[in-house]
Amino acid sequence: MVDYRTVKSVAVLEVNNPPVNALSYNVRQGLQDGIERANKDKEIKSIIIIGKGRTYPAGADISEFSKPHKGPNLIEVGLGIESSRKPVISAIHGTCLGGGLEIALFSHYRIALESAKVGFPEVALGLLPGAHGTQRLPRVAGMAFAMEIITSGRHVSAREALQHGILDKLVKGNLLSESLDFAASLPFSVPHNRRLRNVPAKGAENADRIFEVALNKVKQKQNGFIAPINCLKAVKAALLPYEEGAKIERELFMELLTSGQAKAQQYVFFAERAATRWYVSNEKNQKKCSAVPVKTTGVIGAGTMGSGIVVTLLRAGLPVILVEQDSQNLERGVNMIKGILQGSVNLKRMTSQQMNKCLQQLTPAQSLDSLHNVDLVIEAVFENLKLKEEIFGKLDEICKQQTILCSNTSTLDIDKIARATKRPDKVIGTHFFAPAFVMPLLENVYGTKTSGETIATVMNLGKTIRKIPVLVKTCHGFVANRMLARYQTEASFLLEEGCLPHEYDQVMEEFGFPMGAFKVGDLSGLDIGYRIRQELAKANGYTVTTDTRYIQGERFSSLADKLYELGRLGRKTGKGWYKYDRPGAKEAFVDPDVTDIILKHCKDAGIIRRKISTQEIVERSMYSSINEGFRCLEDGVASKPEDIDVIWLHGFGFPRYRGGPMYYASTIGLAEVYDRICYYHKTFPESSYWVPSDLLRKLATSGRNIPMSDWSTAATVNKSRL
Ligand SMILES: CC/C=C\CC(=O)SCCNC(=O)CCNC(=O)[C@H](O)C(C)(C)COP(=O)(O)OP(=O)(O)OC[C@H]1O[C@@H](n2cnc3c(N)ncnc32)[C@H](O)[C@@H]1OP(=O)(O)O
Repeated sequence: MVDYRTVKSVAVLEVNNPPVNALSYNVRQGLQDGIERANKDKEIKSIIIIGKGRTYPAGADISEFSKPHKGPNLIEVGLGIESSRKPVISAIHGTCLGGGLEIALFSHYRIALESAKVGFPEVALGLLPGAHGTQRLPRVAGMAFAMEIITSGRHVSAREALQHGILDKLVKGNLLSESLDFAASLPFSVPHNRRLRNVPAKGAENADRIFEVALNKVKQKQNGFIAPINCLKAVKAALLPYEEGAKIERELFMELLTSGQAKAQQYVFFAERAATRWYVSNEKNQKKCSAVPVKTTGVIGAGTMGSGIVVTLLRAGLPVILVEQDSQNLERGVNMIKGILQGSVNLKRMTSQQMNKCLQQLTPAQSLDSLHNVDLVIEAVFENLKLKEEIFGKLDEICKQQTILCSNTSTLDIDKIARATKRPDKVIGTHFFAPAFVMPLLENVYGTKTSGETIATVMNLGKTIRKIPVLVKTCHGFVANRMLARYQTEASFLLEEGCLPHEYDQVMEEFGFPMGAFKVGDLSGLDIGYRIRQELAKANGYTVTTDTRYIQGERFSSLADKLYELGRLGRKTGKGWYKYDRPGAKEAFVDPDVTDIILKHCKDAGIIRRKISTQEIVERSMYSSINEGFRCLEDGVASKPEDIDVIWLHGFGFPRYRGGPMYYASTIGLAEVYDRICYYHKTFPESSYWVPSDLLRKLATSGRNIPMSDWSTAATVNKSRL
């Protein structure tokens, strides 16, 4: 894991632990042994630590955090490096992160390729840099920079790291030979100030103010997370004598390590990577199927969704033909695209040149015929099956044989859309989340006949356009909206039973969602839900009015429709579940008119309102969704719980520190979740979604704590084997 070799009077310790040279037990042991050996060897004058392959160590081995500790810890290894009598140089390329950067900061010198990046991403894992990183970074880069880097976890370019004193030298070309030359230029002994423990933290004079500013920022941007706060406290402790600061860092680190948040965030790290791996059958899976290249694209529909998708494709360097029949709508769409890109320029996320390059790749058009030669088309028109079938039928005629046809439908059956073509193997759902140029999730939806090649292509496209692609099977609403429907329905029933919109939203925001369901409703527009309900009614042969209380025997709340009919469409009309200063304003205010509407609605329906506890709000919102999540696993619509969690994290802003709804259920305990679902089923028999999922029942009553990795297989085995 660490290869030891000598080049003249230099010992080279090369870390060899692919893919990212994580600091696993064997690596730590190898580094410790290598430093000792080099110090004992009279011929050796200096030591270089370098990574083999793509990177310098990118941090501790995250998979070891949940296992019993083995071998020297990172601090012991680091202290061994620092106390080495012979100069130690870290030679950095790739991503020098977390424990990797700590090893570099224990080293006496740091030299890097210009393309390298450094950073402390521990905060994303619910941790802090616990091998003295919080004590050492402020000593080279100052309190303010250290606080910013450690709480944001951002990767810093080598050039910026050099400016802040984290690196001593940037080099081009061959890193090892440059490092050997650098080593040859050093004195034989280690100067006092090259051991960072001997150097005071920079910026001590303003530390209190820097801390307060950073704390306020963290509370605003990372509300609910414990790690960033402990990160700040640990950095502040760097003002104390080294040993005292390190002791405080240890205490704060241990507090995080054993917290539920860190475990959840580490689960998310692996879940996000697992979600990009897909398996449908022995023939259709990631290992066997290859993507076809996508060099040209088309988008149909220049509304908000279509325009957002266009921006996403353009930003990834893909040329796009945007088709919209109506010239005014087309012009509006193109202006929206320009506006979004200009916004990115204003926020310094891209340069004007990059924006112009994107716009050069955009071809507005009014006819589907212009799509005859593109590799992939994404349809993003109004959610209407007939319309989509018509478009796909035409595309099938117009587009070249190899073109992949994608629909951005959020609910409709992909098989039905595919049947409108003679190429069902090339039809797939690519469900973006609004706003499409911001939300990271891409829910890819395969139909019965979708080929493995088509799946591989859109999963690959997801990565190309910097989204997190998750694959699910077609059904009404797929995974995201099928589960969300439960969540939203329960929210509307809770309003009827006793909550007000702001009371509900406050509870769910305290749970960790960035916005409660009613604020989200106002943001998306109440007309969207209204139209979906009307379409569903039409498709299923019933009618919905503001007096409807039951649909086909199921409880229904018409409150949202009442607001719609009053012209309260949300933010865009300045009135929805809340009121706003003006149409389009963001700040929501409680509206007594809405309270009156709700109270009248309840009175007319003979509903006696009651006080609803926080626990009930959270349970009914989350457990109804979780029950549906287990049904998705049971039906094979979702292939693993991680996929569901990633969908909620990146599609709906589920709090990362709770892992996702399925992980959250595992932390509560499936037996407890199942019991409560049974209770709500008994209490609300007129909502059939409270019938407990068979899979959940099996798992919860098995008498064993079945790990999440076995939940999907449990869906197909009988209870006696659980
Ligand atoms: C006392 C405590 C001391 C220290 C604390 C720490 O050091 S915590 C760890 C800090 N480091 C990180 O958080 C880095 C995590 N990794 C990344 O951000 C990315 O992997 C990286 C290095 C930027 C590379 O990204 P890329 O997109 O190229 O690869 P990918 O993320 O798909 O990773 C490839 C496979 O490597 C696995 N992996 C990555 N980092 C680690 C790690 N630190 N520990 C264990 N495993 C790691 C990752 O899961 C991928 O595996 P695969 O099986 O292929 O999905």
